[in-house]
Amino acid sequence: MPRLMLASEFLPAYAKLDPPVRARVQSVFGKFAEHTFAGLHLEKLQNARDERVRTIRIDKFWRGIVLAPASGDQYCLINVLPHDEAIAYARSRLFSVNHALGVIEMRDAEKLELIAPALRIQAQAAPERLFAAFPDKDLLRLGIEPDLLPLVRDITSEAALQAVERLLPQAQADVLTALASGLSVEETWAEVSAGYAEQCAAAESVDTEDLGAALSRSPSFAVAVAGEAELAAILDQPFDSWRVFLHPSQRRLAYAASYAGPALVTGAAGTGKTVVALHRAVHLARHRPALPVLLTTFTRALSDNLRASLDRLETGQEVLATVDVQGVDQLAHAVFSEQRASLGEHWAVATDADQAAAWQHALDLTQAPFAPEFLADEWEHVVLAQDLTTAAQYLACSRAGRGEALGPRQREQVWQAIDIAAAQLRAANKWTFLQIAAEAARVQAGKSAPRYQHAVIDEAQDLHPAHWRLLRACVAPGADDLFLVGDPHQRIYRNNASLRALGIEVRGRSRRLTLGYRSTSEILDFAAGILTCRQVADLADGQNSDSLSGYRSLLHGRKPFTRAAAHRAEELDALAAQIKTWLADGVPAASIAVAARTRHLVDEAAEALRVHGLEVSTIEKDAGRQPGVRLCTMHKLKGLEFQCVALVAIESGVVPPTRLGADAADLLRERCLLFVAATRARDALYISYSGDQSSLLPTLVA
Ligand SMILES: Nc1ncnc2c1ncn2[C@@H]1O[C@H](COP(=O)(O)OP(=O)(O)OP(=O)(O)O)[C@@H](O)[C@H]1O
Repeated sequence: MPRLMLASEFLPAYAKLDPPVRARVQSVFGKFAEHTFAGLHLEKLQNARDERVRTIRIDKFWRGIVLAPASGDQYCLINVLPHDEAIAYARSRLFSVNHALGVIEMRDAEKLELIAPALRIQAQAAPERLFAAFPDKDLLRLGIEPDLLPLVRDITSEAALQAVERLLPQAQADVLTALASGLSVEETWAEVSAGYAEQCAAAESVDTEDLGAALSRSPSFAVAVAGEAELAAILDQPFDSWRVFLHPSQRRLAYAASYAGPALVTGAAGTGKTVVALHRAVHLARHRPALPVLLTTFTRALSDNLRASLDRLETGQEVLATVDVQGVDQLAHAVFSEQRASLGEHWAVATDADQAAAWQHALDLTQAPFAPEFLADEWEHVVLAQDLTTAAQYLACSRAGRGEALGPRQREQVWQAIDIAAAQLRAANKWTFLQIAAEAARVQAGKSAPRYQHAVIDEAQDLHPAHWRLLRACVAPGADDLFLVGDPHQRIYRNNASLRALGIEVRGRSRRLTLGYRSTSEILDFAAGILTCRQVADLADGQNSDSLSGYRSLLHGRKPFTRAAAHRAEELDALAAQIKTWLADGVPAASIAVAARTRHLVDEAAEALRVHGLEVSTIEKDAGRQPGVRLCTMHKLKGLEFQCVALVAIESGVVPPTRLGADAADLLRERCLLFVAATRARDALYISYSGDQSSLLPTLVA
């Protein structure tokens, strides 16, 4: 039976084509899918590294590259390129079956041969080699192919590894990166082989000459396409290759048969955590659970994005109907309002003005020597976080991480003020979002039946303990109950929750993703520099530190650009000029974001850009739905991504704001915020400031 397969390389190439060429590609390969090859001619190449590679005419300018394994009637579409490039590509590629993992591998044999002498010269002059500690037998056991060993031996540094990584087959690059990041041979095997678990199991009986069989064992490399309709469904959304192709490390997490309890996936910005969460939700929903699957995240706007991505990933209505996508506060609101309705109570959300009035009332009555902001923070991050309901509990509680210590007398005063403010809101039946979450958790915990079978939770690092209590109460403890994804380096609110302290134990079921898919290496290196040497508390227990080790990207582009200005007007003129350049380069306005630390600065930038004749849309005000360049605060950038990002007013006194003082936790949060903002950029990052640059910016090496 002839079989059509589509390689992961193919979609990004197809995405770049003009619509008429795409239509032609679809029609040519549609014939493969339907096994009607009449009139199609697969051409063999002279001097090809691999004689199983063919090319096919798409039109006068474009050619497809097809792998045709000797065995069976099987074709794998590898790429589509302009004529000369296609011929050069086809000639240079070599396919093989990894002897240890059983997966198909492709390498750019020509480029590797070209780079080898340079590596050799570098190695001869270098005092050390990166993999000197590992004997050949270990490297071979891990899947490094014998003919690549000499090249591997000549890699002297992580920078050199980064330079060749893109040219190497994925599994071998994964092995070398794992070893370079400090893992032992055994740990590397455990890490990499787990990603290729199905393949390894089958590999025992594998024939390294049988490319066709290896293709079927390599879902990260190529997928089988059942017919013309399926081909069209994949090609219809060529930019979303994450729908079809996952890195082995992502696939194994998303499609693990079962986790014995809560599972945690961490990874720095852009490593595909949300992608993994979406696939996991679909995987769980496909097993027809008795109750729905909850897919949730920090805000409503982010859950709207999740819904849209889920609709792109899954087409089965039954599966989609099984996944309930809601922001965590929406969920809290739903549980809480159901309960209030059953009691016949009318209630309202406490506005900012209601809350300010309550704090003022409390301070008037108690004359406590505290600012309303301090009391509000103490209420949210100590009292509601620990679910404290009595003065005695508050007097005895831990306030770790809250900065200045409070003596017993001060604690009494604080409790009294909080008690009065809360009573005032209660009397008016007004509730803050966190109170709603805390109450919803209590209500749900008191119910005999869970609300969901499974919960998949994105942006886990920013949820408040009250949210966690609610989520815990919504799903009965057991296999596949909670699947969490998050990044402690992106913790930008004060919600420092230790999952263990909340009764959510992920020990043995916690994994980290390291390969960045969004930003270029240049942007990642810059962003990582913002956090260099800073320890962030991990999610599992809030104690150990999480690290960025191994965080990398295979994409390359321009270095981030920082621009100094004498004053704001000059800075914003330069911003407008930069945006016009991006637009002139063909970047759509909606793929450009401008962000600043405060709403006021965002408004100022928006006004300046309008004066320069640019269309702008403020994410906060009109949800970024209007045409034009997107503008928002740095906080609102969380979870989003854009082709080009400009961060303005990244200067002393603004980032971090002077009011923060020297509190280490506050300053770390500011660094995380800048890290989040910088890592929203896919291709270009532009940073400007007026006066002195922010002390949090890393130095750019020219
Ligand atoms: N396997 C994949 N193939 C292609 N693209 C991918 C893959 N995984 C992730 N991506 C792309 O990388 C980008 C980042 O993915 P995603 O938003 O899931 O990362 P994240 O770790 O949740 O990021 P952040 O923490 O910064 O919000 C997205 O554009 C996504 O489509």
